[in-house]
Amino acid sequence: MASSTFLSASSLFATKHYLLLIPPQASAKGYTNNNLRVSNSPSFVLRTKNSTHLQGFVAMQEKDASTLGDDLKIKIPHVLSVAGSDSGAGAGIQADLKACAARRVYCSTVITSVTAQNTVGVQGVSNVPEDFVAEQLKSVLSDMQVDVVKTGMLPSVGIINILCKTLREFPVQALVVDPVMVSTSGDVLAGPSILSVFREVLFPMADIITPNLKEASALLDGVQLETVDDLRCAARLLYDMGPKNVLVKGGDLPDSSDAVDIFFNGDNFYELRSPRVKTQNTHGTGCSLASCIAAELAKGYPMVSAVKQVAKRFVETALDYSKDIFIGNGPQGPFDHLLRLKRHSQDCHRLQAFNSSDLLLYAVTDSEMNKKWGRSITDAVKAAIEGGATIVQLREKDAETQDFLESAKACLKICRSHGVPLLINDRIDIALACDADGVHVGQSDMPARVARTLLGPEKIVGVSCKTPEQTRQAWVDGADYIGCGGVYPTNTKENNITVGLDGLKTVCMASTLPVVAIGGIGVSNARTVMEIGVPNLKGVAVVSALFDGECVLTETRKLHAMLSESNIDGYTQKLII
Ligand SMILES: Nc1ncnc2c1ncn2[C@@H]1O[C@H](COP(=O)(O)OP(=O)(O)O)[C@@H](O)[C@H]1O
Ligand SMILES: Cc1ncc(COP(=O)(O)O)c(N)n1
Ligand SMILES: [Mg+2]
Repeated sequence: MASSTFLSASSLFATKHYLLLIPPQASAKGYTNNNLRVSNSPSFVLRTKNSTHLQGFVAMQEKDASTLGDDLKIKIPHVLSVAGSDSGAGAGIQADLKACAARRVYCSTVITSVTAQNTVGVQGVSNVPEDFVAEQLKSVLSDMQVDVVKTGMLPSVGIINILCKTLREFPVQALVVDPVMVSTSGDVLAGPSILSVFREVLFPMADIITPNLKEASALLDGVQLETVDDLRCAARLLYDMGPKNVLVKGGDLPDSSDAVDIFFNGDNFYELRSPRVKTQNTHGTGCSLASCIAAELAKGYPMVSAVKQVAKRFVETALDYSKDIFIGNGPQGPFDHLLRLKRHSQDCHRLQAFNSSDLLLYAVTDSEMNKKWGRSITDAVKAAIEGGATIVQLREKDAETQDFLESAKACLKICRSHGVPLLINDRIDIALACDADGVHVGQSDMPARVARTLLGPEKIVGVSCKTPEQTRQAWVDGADYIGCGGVYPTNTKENNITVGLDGLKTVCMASTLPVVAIGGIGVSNARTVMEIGVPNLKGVAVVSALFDGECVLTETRKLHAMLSESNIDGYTQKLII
């Protein structure tokens, strides 16, 4: 087999340097070639030692593994979906394949049942014989390095028992169980006979179960679930059945303008709330959400981050993106996982992965301050997050590239484990190389438009703006948010023009994007800033108030308490303890 490769966006970027193809494990092993360094991100990022900006990136599609030494073979994150086929391809195996593809994870399939299904409902169901499900399971699991198994429609007790037995024989890193019972159209996909084997055999093996309202109710002997408090009680009761985590999905919660899910990990409840998208195209949301969780777990991300940071947002974004597409004449249309059907050109629509409530307490690190107080950047980030920072930006103006990359990777691990996004100031190359959540650029840095092109649609791009014109340009360029300041004078930026509260208000009013205020803000004035009365001012970005002191944790907690008291509305994902 010949190895085949392709250059991604080569026409745009491959102008100055030759591009080198090296698998990610090479960089994990510190591989270097001449003066090129390679990242371990899914794209293959190359930058030259002497330049400050990315020159190009490449992606390797296939590689003839037999030509590589064992240490250089590429291990692709792999989800096995054990589920039913939906002929309409909105839900089931077909949804799982598309969701995993969208999350760039390999997905193999074991089909448990074949349904004749469309946007009207389920017209027929033919279960696959149990021993043939067993044969499929063995084929895949005995050969293919599966990381995570995700289950959907498991239509019989026999099939569930076979699955559990096979998983004991071929253990995997995680098991995601979507206990599918009834389709959105109300048709039964697995009858009540499976309830006890779900509860007693499968759930205790699961890392997470993701029942919807009806399924949670059936599993709890028909208890009525009508409010968010009911979801919370249900999550606890289901947790007691043995899974490590529970996500009760409230997509069908009556009278709710938000789509609210409750996540419980045994210690904390998380209320995951997003605006309810007005659309009929919701067929397959549950399957896709569970697949997306499985995909992120297969990549190695922690559960809370997979659920809150990625899966919930992915479904919300895909629903919003496909709210007007028209496939089929029935009431339950499928949505478009790959966000392509409505796309007219590469740039006209993009994935909105950004949640503006993350701007509430925006911690910006400063290498000088960390040096002054004798703490590492990772200690600073950890303390800020524990104190309540909702987003972190690494602003390391003087750091050596290699040191910065190593710190960024370490900080990213901390941020991911807490579900807090990590942005990099200015250095697009570092953001790409460590797969950070995005970048923040100033007016004289890499233009936001170029940053967006390099980072792709899923990453966050923020831009510093002082004027309405700059905010309009940021929006045109595809930014997600605006940082406006300095609101007050500050030591961290010399010769920076202060815009004051009036300037901040003017920028907010001109901006269609959410805004975070920056510059000289701390406990003494944060409330005054937040109370200027503009709805798109979503938070404050702080350097000195958090990091220019003995205890980052205490300072962050103080500011967090103050901001939580101010009445900030909008999209919130609250941690309820
Ligand atoms: N109209 C909607 N707008 C936004 N999110 C939604 C909408 N409908 C469902 N969701 C979300 O999609 C996911 C699947 O939820 P749900 O529909 O309850 O499960 P299922 O598809 O298994 O019935 C949940 O995260 C839920 O909050
Ligand atoms: C084969 C199969 N598996 C799962 C579902 C549930 O999906 P939804 O709740 O969106 O109808 C389905 N309808 N069909
Ligand atoms: Mg649904």
